[in-house]
Amino acid sequence: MAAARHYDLVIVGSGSGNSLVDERFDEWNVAIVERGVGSTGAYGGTCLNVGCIPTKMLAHTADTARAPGHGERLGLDLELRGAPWPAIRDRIFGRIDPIAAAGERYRAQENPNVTLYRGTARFTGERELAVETAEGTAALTADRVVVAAGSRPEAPQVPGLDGVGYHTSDSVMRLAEVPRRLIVLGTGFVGTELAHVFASLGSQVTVIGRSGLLLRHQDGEIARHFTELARQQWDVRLDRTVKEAGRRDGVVRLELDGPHGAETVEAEELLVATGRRPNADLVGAAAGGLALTDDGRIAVDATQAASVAGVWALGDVSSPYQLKHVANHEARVVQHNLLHPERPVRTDHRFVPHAVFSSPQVAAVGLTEEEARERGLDYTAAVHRYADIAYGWAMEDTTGFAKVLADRGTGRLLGAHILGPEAPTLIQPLIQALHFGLDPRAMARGQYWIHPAMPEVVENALLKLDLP
Ligand SMILES: Cc1cc2nc3c(=O)[nH]c(=O)nc-3n(C[C@H](O)[C@H](O)[C@H](O)COP(=O)(O)OP(=O)(O)OC[C@H]3O[C@@H](n4cnc5c(N)ncnc54)[C@H](O)[C@@H]3O)c2cc1C
Ligand SMILES: NC(=O)c1ccc[n+]([C@@H]2O[C@H](COP(=O)([O-])OP(=O)(O)OC[C@H]3O[C@@H](n4cnc5c(N)ncnc54)[C@H](O)[C@@H]3O)[C@@H](O)[C@H]2O)c1
Repeated sequence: MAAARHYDLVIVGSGSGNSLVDERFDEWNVAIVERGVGSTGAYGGTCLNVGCIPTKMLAHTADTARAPGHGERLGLDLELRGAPWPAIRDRIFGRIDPIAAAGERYRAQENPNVTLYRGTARFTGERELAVETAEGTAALTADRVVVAAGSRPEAPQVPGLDGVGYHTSDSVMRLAEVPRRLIVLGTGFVGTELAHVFASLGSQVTVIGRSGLLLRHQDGEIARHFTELARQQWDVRLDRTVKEAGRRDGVVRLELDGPHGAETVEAEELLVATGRRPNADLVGAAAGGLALTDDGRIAVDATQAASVAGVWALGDVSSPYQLKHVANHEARVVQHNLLHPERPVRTDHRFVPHAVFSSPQVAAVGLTEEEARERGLDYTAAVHRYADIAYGWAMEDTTGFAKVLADRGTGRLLGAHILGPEAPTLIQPLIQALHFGLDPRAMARGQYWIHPAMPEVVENALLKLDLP
């Protein structure tokens, strides 16, 4: 290995880590290390290449493919005449791949103060790294290191699983064709979003879960309604344990055990969506002297500083949230703290919202009713259905609702949960209310709500809160 090259700053990971370096770092000597994500080894991290962006481009396509099914209740006679997968896939990656390539080119060729290493970085000591590249191993030392190494899909230990050629979110969106049948193992964000995508574009989808509910970490009322609606679209098998996996004659078989005893499910393809593991191990965090949390993340304080001076971590490698808006927020905190170490700022994780772009859509912020109860809070909850607002009549929606929770003592909102069309958009005023401490009564009555628009479902839920 050649002598170590020294940098002012080394960044491991080009997802949210890529956004750190702007013109304020022009005088810094910076290295960015990226090993590549997905089957193309792309630059730019998970969200752009194999995460948020392609899944949402697919989810919107899937929503549109399902529109004819909704037409009947509006008196329309619609038909989906085709969903040519190669064209859909290539439209999406035809847009994403050039963005990733341009991002890489920009860092590699247009930033004179930045050196891009394409390879896997591993700590060899405090602020010391070895990078395995195609050209050999490079040794780097730095005054400061930012670990923004993300997470990767993790599959369960099931006999035979490794031999079946299963997919994860890293590969399934680039399949050559939509499989006739698809098994989705896992009932969280990835499983429910991609079940919606493939079911809407022509696959017969079987979803398998360990527990009794899909999206079981959501508010109980949301998870129960979502599960009921999912059963109308997919073959949903819950409370199941996968005993064994195999592939014969091009067909994947999973042997399950569940409430009805042993059963076998079959499909041409299997998507494993059972969670993501932080890449702290891959980056050799322990060799770098970095303390880890019990669940394997790099431990950081409220300023995103890790346990070794001069090392910061952000995003999925250190965050319990595994969400892009959280990674981006943490990146802005790290960026400030690199530039202004004398007056560090802290990350705000008080009200982290999330949304699931499945069928139906789900969005939430703050406490679930179960969490409010567990904390012994004196709370009040109110639900308003889309069916009971004018725009809900326009859509003939029969299943969507907004639920809000507030503390009776303080009058403050505790949480909000929406299931139904445009839930990720409708939740935004409630995120704002939580962040800025808006009184729900003032929020409901102190402003205009456009009539007859969908946010009236939020207005009416707020008005129903039983507050003094
Ligand atoms: C299918 C899917 C859909 C998603 N949808 C959403 C969504 O709708 N909304 C949302 O908020 N979040 C979503 N997420 C989560 C979101 O993508 C992540 O939270 C976010 O991308 C994390 O950003 P990051 O910068 O921490 O990590 P990443 O973007 O993963 O970046 C880490 C980078 O580090 C590189 N790397 C790792 N180890 C090393 C190493 N040792 N050496 C060199 N390079 C290394 C990786 O190759 C990667 O490019 C989704 C995730 C998935 C999988
Ligand atoms: N819209 C979004 O914001 C979005 C979309 C996709 C992913 N993400 C992020 O990516 C993360 C990873 O997504 P994910 O769906 O892989 O994880 P997840 O944690 O949401 O869901 C994993 C599911 O797999 C199940 N599971 C775990 N081990 C299992 C086993 N051995 N057998 C059967 N089931 C098992 C879990 O019970 C859970 O239902 C999410 O936590 C989320 O933060 C976000």
